[in-house]
Amino acid sequence: MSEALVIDGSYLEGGGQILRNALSLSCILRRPIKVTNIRANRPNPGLSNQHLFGLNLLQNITGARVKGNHIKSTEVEFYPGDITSGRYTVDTRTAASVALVLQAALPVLIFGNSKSELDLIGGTNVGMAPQVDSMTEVLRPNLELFGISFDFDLFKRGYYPRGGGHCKVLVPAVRSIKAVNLVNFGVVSEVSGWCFVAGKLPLRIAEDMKQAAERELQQICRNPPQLEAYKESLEVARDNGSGVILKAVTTEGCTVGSSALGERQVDGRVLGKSAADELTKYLKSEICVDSHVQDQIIIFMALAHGISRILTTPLTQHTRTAMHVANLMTGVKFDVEEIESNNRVILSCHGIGFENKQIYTKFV
Ligand SMILES: Nc1ncnc2c1ncn2[C@@H]1O[C@H](COP(=O)(O)OP(=O)(O)OP(=O)(O)O)[C@@H](O)[C@H]1O
Repeated sequence: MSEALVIDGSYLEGGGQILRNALSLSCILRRPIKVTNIRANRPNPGLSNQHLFGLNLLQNITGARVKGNHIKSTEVEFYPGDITSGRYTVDTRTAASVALVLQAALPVLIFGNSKSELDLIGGTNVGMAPQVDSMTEVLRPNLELFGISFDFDLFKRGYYPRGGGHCKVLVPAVRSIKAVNLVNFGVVSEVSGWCFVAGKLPLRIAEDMKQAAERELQQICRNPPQLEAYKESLEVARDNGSGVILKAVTTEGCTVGSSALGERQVDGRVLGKSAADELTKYLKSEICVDSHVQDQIIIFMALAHGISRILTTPLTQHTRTAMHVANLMTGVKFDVEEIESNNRVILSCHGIGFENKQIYTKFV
C-alpha cells in the first residue's frame, strides 16, 4: 500500500470536518492518510466522541488499519481496505451528532457493492451540526441531483446533553455521481417548515416560533408559508428540546434551508425569527445552494462525472477547508467566480468521475 498522505488538520477551519472529509476520501480512493493537529482550532483539540465514532465506523466499513483512534488523539493514521456494504450500528452513548457520523459515512457507503443500513444512536438535534431534519429535508434533495439518496427512519429524538436519539438510514450504492448545474434560481414555489418542542416545554413555544417565522417570511413569499407547530410525543422525545427547520423550493429545483435550535432558555419568537431571517437572506439573494449545504456537497462535486456549478453565498471557512482536502486527495481544482450583484459566487469544479468498480448498474 502507498505511503500515507499527510493532512494538516489545523488548516483553515481546523475542526472535525477536515478529518471527516479526509477519512471519507481515503476510504473511497483507497488512499492511506495521516491527519495531524486534529481539531487544533477548537478549545478541546483532538478526537471527541462524534469524531471517534465516525472514525471507528469507517474502520469497520473498510477493515482499515488505524493508529491513534482514541479520545483526545490529535494524530490519526488510516489505511483503508475495500468498502464493505452491510449493516452497521453506532451507539455514541452521548449526544454526539448522528448527522455528522452520517456525514462521514454516506459518501463511503454509496460506493459499496450493495445497499447498506446504518443504525445510529446519539444526538439527532444538537448544536454545531445539522439537525437530522436538515439532512433529510434540505441536504437530501440537493444530493438527489447528484443521483444520491438515502431512506431515513426516525424512532427517537436525542437532544443535548443526554442524547439517546435513534434513527436508521438505508443507503443505496451508486455506480457513479452526476455533476450538478445549480445556477438558475427560478422563482420560489414552496416554503415549508417545522417548529417543534419536546419534553416539558409547552406547545405555545412552538406556536411562537411559527408566528414569528411566518411574519418574516410573508414579506418575501408569494404563497403563504406552510409551517407546522407541534409537540413531540413522549415516545419519540422524553427530554426537553426545541427547534425550527425551514426550507424553500424553487421552480428550477433548488432547495435551500435554515434552522435554529433552542437552548436552556427558549424564546420561540427569537428562534422563529432567526431561522426566517436566514432563509429570507437566501431568497432575497436568489442563491441556489445555502451556506451549510455548500460545504457538505464539495466532496460530491469533486467525485462527480463532469463539471458541477453552483450559485451560492460567499464561501464559508468550512467550504474552503473541504475544497482544500478534496484538492489534496483528488487533484480537482475549484474555480470561484464572484458575482457582484447580491454578494454571490459561482463555484465550479471538474470532478474526477469516480467509478464504483464494485457494481455495474446505477442503483443497487
Ligand atoms: N445549523 C446548521 N445547519 C446545517 N448544517 C450545519 C449547521 N451547523 C453546522 N452544520 C454543519 O456541520 C458541520 C460541522 O463541521 P465542524 O468542522 O465544525 O465539525 P465538528 O465535527 O462539529 O467539530 P468541531 O467540534 O471540531 O467543530 C459542517 O458541515 C457544517 O456545515
